[in-house]
Amino acid sequence: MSADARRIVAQPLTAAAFAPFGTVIDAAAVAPRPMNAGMARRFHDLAEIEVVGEGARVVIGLVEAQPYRLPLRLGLVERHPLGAQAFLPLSAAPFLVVVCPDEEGRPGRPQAFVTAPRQGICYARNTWHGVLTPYDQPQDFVVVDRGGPGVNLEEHTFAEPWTVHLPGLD
Ligand SMILES: NC(=O)N[C@@H](O)C(=O)O
Ligand code: NI
Repeated sequence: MSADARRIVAQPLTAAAFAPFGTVIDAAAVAPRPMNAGMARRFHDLAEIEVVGEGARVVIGLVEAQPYRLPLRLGLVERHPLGAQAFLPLSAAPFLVVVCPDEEGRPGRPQAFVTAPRQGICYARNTWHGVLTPYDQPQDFVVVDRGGPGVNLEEHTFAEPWTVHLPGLD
């Protein structure tokens, strides 16, 4: 396959386009609910974290991620068979999200998205995805995923890498 055929151009992240792979976490998608006597408002139930297996727990962590150079060389994707995984950015910078359909246990052609400011994502359980990919600047995230016993990571290394580009940039 030619280099051009292995070129993926990221598209703006939308709930509909991401639906086969998980959920877009976006406060703009719901009407906020007042709470604490009106002193706060809650954007409720933005995503669910499915976890499976004996002793499975939902855990919250913090990530300090370094930026990747673009175009991204995508040589590996991974998935988590025992649980969903959500990343919520703690800054307004967009980040790159790469997912692949599953084709008989192997990842198919990657699809790439660029988040809108403060949008997060929740990969559905067992969804092929690239690792967390900020660009331009370091970015901190909240991560919510599965804790507990069992192997919750499957990796796939592509025989040939893909290159992931931002729209309009080479
Ligand atoms: N390993 C880890 O916590 N992060 C990856 O799963 C990822 O999707 O970035
Ligand atoms: Ni992951």
